[in-house]
Amino acid sequence: MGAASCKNSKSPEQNQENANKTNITIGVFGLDYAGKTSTVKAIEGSPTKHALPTVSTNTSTVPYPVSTKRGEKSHEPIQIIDVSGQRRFREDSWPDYYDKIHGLIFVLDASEKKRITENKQTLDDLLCDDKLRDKPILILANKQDRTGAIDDEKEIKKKLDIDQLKIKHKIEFCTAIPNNDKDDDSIRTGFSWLIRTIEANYSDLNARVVNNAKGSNRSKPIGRKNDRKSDDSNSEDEPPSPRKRMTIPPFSKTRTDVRSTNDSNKLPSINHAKNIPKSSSRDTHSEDDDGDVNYNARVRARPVISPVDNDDYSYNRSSNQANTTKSNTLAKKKKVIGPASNANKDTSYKKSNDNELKSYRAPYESLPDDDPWSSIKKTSKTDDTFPNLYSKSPITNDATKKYPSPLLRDIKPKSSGLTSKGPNYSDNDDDDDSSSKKDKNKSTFPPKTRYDDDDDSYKKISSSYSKNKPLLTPKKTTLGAYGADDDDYDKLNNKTNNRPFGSTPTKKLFKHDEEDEEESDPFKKTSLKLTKTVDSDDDDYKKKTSKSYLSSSDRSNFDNDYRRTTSKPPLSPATTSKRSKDNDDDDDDSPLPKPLSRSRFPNDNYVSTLSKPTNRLIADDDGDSYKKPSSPYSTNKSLSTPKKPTSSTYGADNDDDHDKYNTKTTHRPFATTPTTKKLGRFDEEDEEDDYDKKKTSKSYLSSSDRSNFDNDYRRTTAKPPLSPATTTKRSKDDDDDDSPLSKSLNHSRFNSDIDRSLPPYKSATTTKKGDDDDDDDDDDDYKSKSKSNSKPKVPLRFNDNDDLPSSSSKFGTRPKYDDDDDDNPSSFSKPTIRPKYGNDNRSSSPPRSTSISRKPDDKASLSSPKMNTRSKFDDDDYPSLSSKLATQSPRLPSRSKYTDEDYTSSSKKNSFPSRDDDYSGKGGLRSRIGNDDFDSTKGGFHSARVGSAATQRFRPNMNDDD
Ligand SMILES: Nc1nc2c(ncn2[C@@H]2O[C@H](COP(=O)(O)OP(=O)(O)OP(=O)(O)O)[C@@H](O)[C@H]2O)c(=O)[nH]1
Ligand SMILES: [Mg+2]
Repeated sequence: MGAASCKNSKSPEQNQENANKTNITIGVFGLDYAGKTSTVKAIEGSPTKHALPTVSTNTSTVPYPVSTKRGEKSHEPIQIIDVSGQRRFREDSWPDYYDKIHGLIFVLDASEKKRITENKQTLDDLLCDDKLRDKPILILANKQDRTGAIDDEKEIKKKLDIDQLKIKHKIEFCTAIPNNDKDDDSIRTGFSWLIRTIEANYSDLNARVVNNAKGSNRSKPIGRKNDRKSDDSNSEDEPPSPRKRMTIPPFSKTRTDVRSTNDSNKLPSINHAKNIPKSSSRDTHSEDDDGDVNYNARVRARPVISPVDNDDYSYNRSSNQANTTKSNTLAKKKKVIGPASNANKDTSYKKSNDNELKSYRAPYESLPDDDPWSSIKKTSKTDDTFPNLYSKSPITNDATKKYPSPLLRDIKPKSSGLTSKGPNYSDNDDDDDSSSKKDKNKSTFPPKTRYDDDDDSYKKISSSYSKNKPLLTPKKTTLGAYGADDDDYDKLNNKTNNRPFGSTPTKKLFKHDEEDEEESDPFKKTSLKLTKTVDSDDDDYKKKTSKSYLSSSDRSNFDNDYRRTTSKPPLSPATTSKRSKDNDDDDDDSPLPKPLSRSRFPNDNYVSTLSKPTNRLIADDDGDSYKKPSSPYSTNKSLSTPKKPTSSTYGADNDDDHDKYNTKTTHRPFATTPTTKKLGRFDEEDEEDDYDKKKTSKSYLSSSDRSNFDNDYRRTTAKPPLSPATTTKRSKDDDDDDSPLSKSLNHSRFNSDIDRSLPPYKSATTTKKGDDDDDDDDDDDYKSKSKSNSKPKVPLRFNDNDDLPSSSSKFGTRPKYDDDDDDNPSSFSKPTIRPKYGNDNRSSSPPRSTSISRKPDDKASLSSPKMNTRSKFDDDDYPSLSSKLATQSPRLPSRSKYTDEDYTSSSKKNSFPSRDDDYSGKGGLRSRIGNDDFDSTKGGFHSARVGSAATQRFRPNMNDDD
């Protein structure tokens, strides 16, 4: 902050004022998922388990108690820049902060040994950067609550290759998230050490910061191999060479200055220079010397600031501006939906700039003159400046709240000591403190998987947030995100699943975001519903859906501010499901399932790094995923009703259909649910259509439902009203793979769909078709559509006519097929399934008609019924078609559907013969299609045409065939 403020200040007065202040800026670095944000929260006095992945950076300010030389008490605002640990940010964004910070914190996940090398490399890059040279660094080996976490200082040093590190540093072993079983002072201890160390060298450090602020040089990006430089001070004098590569705008004053300014206003300014000499802090530093006495001496003897380092780097603001533009451009390029750049800017900025102290933040009491640090404890109570902080704390109930601010804890002489006081380095002040922290056993967090979160605490927090609505403020938002997220998620998932996104935001959406709430609510319900309804078998599905859904929404709504701008509809579950998959690009390194959390961020990185405070990226994928789901909704109008989403969800899934197709085996999570809902809805739609609802049976509705809903978004288009036959049973049938007939009918309906979606099949079909095959699916579809519309009545007929001789009598056989159709007199009932498979299309192929004619033999019983069917469908589906069509249409459906085994009985038999004789070519089709029904159909058809008056009455056009 100091840097930023200085940079911005133009008037001498301001400069003077700033000069009198001790504005310290700390950068928090580390790999993604290391716990940086969690650590910052802990420092702020509001630890949380639900930190969300950071996009770009989060900037917060913590009041730190200081005492001036005069004995004045004051709170010094310490700005903490929490950056995203994702690789992209490491490479592109981190360097922008190097010259703005007085010291840094490096957080690593000590439990994730697989990334230790990556940590080492990253740390190495930091330590080697000129801009960070000699800046004190606090290394936090986080996640000590997890089993397997490295808790030995020597080990960690060895692995990080910092045994010989001469830069002033301190290693602390900590648990950043709330730990019910024990208090972890290590973060406070470490932070306190860091601040004191900075203070001890403030003049030099700040000079560097200020000077660097004048001309922004770009450091080598993290992640690109830098040769570790020796600590040799000589290098200081060499100005870093500016890099030409694109940079993300360094954190601009707009973002930070305001805050700092405000903070400084609120907090009494301190003439830090006066404080520096303070023995106490010095003493503290001296402790550090354990390992590196010489180093300290050297540092003191030699100004940290390099004279050359100063200004004039002609690389600068103009370039910064250009960079800014670029970053915006990048943001636009990203798949981010909506005006990412602007949104980013505005929202993120807004949040990040929240100058006001958060209610949850604990105030720091000014310290006694003699020992400000230790005194904190005494004065820890609210300061006038922050009267309400405690009362407002959203996390009041949390055990962690006991310590409103980390610093307060710090007071405890030498708090616990996870900190490693390394021989070399470790500090000093805290040495006393070292209390063994590591009772991992006690830890609340059993060695969960990476993603596991404890929900309990979470809930508390979230709830508190929601009530307090801290989110309104920028920081709040962040917190809110943390807190809120998981709650919903957990509920949905019953806490069972691993939560890659751990921090998942779910709740926020609903609770915090009012805007989103409206949208999300219905979905929320839906999602919940889904989870419940879905078959247990589909656990995966549930997980994906629920999680993804929530997370995505969360992200969209909260984290990604800019994204939110877009009218992104609440994500459909289907969409969300992908989320998990998407993991980010960045995390290649991460051993774990990238879960996720990271995965989200990939794209976002470019989007405004700076602007956004917290962003959780929604992975690009998300955007994509959204699309799919959205379409279905739009078309289906599912959105209007809560359920819709659900149905849409189902529909969206291709798998769904597939499931149906394969039904027999798999559990069909969707089977039940969708149907019902759909029906209802469907009815309404149908009403609009010409169909006579009254007459239409339930089945009809259901079928339609499917066509509209189940069938993926593809069908987005207003699917022509399903042919009655088809529709009839659909609802019931979905599962009924067995019933041959009904299915066949269904085809007619779906053919159109299929054709669209599945071109390949078409070709095959068409090819096979003989002369007769006019039926190209395309045609059929077209026809069918037209028909469906034009001839709505047909279904009615059948419905009414269940008694029809042909169907009833003949269908004696049917019963077999019609499992579901009991209600439906005719086999027609089963409608649906085929459409997707495209196989159906073929069925429509006309050739059969021919075959039929040839083989009237086919079992009369079967044939007749089929005939009926056909007649029905022919008329309905293919009204326009000539006799050919009439014959053909019926068959197709049946085949595609029946392809399988189930109805081996009559249909198959019939089919085989027919193949040999007539349809050799077609037989191929059949075989593919697997529909034996075909033959029978023909026969049936034929006979029907020929003999059954009843049939004909349904099929006026049949004559042509003859
Ligand atoms: N068990 C355990 N989990 C932790 C600890 N610290 C953080 N976490 C969890 O680790 C995950 C990542 O934490 P964050 O604070 O978001 O990590 P980060 O370093 O900020 O990650 P990025 O912002 O993506 O760079 C979250 O789910 C935290 O709840 C810890 O000490 N113990
Ligand atoms: Mg973070």
